Amino acid sequence: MTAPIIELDQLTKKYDDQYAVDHLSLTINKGEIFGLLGPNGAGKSTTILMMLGLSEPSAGSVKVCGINSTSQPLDVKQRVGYLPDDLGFYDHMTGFENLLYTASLNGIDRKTAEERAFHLLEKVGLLDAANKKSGKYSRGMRQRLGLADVLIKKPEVIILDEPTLGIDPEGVRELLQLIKHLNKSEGITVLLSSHHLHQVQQVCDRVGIFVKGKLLADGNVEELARKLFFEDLFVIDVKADLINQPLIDHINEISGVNRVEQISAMELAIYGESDITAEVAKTIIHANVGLRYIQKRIYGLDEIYHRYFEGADHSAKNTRT
Ligand SMILES: Nc1ncnc2c1ncn2[C@@H]1O[C@H](COP(=O)(O)OP(=O)(O)OP(=O)(O)O)[C@@H](O)[C@H]1O
Repeated sequence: MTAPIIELDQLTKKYDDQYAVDHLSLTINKGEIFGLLGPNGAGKSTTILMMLGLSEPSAGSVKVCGINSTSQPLDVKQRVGYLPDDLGFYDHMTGFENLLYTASLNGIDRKTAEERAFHLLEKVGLLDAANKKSGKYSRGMRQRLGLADVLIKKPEVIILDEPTLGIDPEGVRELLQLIKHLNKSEGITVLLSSHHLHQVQQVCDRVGIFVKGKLLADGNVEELARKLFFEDLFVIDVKADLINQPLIDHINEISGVNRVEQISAMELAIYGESDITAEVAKTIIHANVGLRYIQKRIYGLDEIYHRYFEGADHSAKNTRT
């Protein structure tokens, strides 16, 4: 059963006559890792601030854990952990002390705070650095400490704004694995804002593509590909010994094939609305033509993202839902 945990209904933020967030409706379910993906200025941070009750909507509503963020921001704050892109720590204090300080701000008693801080430092791989001053932590270590920091109050939802910014590839991999692990082991819902396509693709169950304050599409990567590339969802690349017109005609007759493009004397690209790989292979073999290579092209988030951003308005109009 899916239960909504973040609910945006026609959420809008207008600065002067410009929409930062434009009538945004979106539901994120409990236990999901949702990626809010968009370029600079798309409205991701403004949306997050409204979810946290730190910015007042011009219109529409936002609920987190069933609570209206605008009218009850403190209740939302208790249940939501927010990691901004650059969380400040007290550099003269150790990682452990910083966590205890956050715990005290959240009204957690000292004994519980110490237990949780140790447990979390272990979880994020910082136990060895627990007594090191946070000012001496690397960027990756600070982000891991940031995760421990948002988790100390046992939130139901964590919101991470560009969590991997400035971290080296190995650190990114570790941080993303950690987020995925926390999501699975603790059942925490994660909202991750990013413009790193590949990273989002690795961890998110669902992604929303956000441009100029509007959500252009949401879904898992396969669903997004289907919405965007519905005419030619499947592309099969073929290399064969003898490509002639009769063979192309045969391939064109296969149900599900939209068109066949001859790339060179031995190469074809076949566009279809269903997975026609097996039928194409059979047809070539039946025609007694040597099949050298056949491969289905998979659309990744990269293609999806660029296709949206190359012509956002055009793509939005052509999107089939
Ligand atoms: N306080 C403000 N006053 C006026 N305009 C603002 C304010 N905050 C944000 N904006 C505008 O709202 C739009 C959305 O900004 P926002 O910071 O939400 O985007 P973003 O997707 O988070 O971008 P980034 O990835 O760069 O953080 C931008 O055009 C920005 O200039």
